[in-house]
Amino acid sequence: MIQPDGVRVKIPASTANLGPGFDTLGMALSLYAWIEMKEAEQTVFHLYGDEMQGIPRDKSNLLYQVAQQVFERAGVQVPELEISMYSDIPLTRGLGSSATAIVGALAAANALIGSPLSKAELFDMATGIEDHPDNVGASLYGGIITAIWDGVHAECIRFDPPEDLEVLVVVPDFELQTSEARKVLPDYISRKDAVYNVSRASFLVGALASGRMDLIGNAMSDRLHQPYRAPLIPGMTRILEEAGNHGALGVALSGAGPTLLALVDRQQSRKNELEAFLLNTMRAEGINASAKWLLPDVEGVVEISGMPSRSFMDMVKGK
Ligand SMILES: Nc1ncnc2c1ncn2[C@@H]1O[C@H](COP(=O)(O)OP(=O)(O)O)[C@@H](O)[C@H]1O
Ligand SMILES: N[C@@H](CCOP(=O)(O)O)C(=O)O
Repeated sequence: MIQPDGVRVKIPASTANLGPGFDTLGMALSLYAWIEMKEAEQTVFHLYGDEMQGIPRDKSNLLYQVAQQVFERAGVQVPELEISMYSDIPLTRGLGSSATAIVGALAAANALIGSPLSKAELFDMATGIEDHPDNVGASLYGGIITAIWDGVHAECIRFDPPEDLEVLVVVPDFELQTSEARKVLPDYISRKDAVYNVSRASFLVGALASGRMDLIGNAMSDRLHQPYRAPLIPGMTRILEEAGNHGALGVALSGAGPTLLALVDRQQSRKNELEAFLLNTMRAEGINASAKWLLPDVEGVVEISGMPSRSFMDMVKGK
């Protein structure tokens, strides 16, 4: 029942909220991590790449802990594991690295023992661990997801992003833990602000699902989390206010930040201008940042089969 050669999965990064859809909307992105998981005599980790620095290499590691939850739920014992991971996803920057690790560990552990758990069960487990469904739903299902979570079960509707949608992310060179960026949020907001957000989030889903990219701009504003998080990210307020004048369809904080995200029509020609505006605005505030042009990922987590003879890193380099 346990796959003798182990299993390999590829998991996309994600951006959560898309402005008004706090803890609800997510989109998978073409930036990836890879995990290999095998049964072993003794637990060992091989963590590759700059983004894996500082990640624990013992049984306290999130990947190991999450895998054990799968085995427990399935009633199977696999106490010792050999786990390899490589990631291009920056840690603690608002691109869902923790969700990627959780979804990757759930999918790999489930595949290792013959896939007894359904995707819906993995989604419930992932949301329980992460505590909000937006990033994990996007990394699990790909595309754009709109999700609900009642504390036990998560449900989502997934749809394909508009065909010409392209995504610019500007990643500042400082970290912001999601837990810290949640502490600054108020427990209560006014009815006026609640209506503001419900209307924008609903409108944004409608615009994205029906391919109306011209309507995205007005729909991406938010009063639930971004105004409270803006003081943590120098340059953010100006970028949110002015990116539309430089070719962005819409702009938002990516997840809990500090990364900023602009949605762009792939057919338009002001990409250099937009990238320069975002980078220069941050630089003027003393923040170095790097820009990445990404596409939505539409597959979500996938198992890579049929290559046990290739080394893990050869597989990653072959992408
Ligand atoms: N591959 C991994 N293995 C173990 N822990 C990880 C891994 N990737 C991320 N994490 C954990 O998730 C944290 C980052 O999560 P978070 O603050 O939510 O930021 P984000 O998910 O936006 O990158 C890291 O500090 C680390 O504790
Ligand atoms: N809805 C969450 C999303 C956190 O995303 P991350 O990528 O920053 O972990 C929030 O806004 O707190």
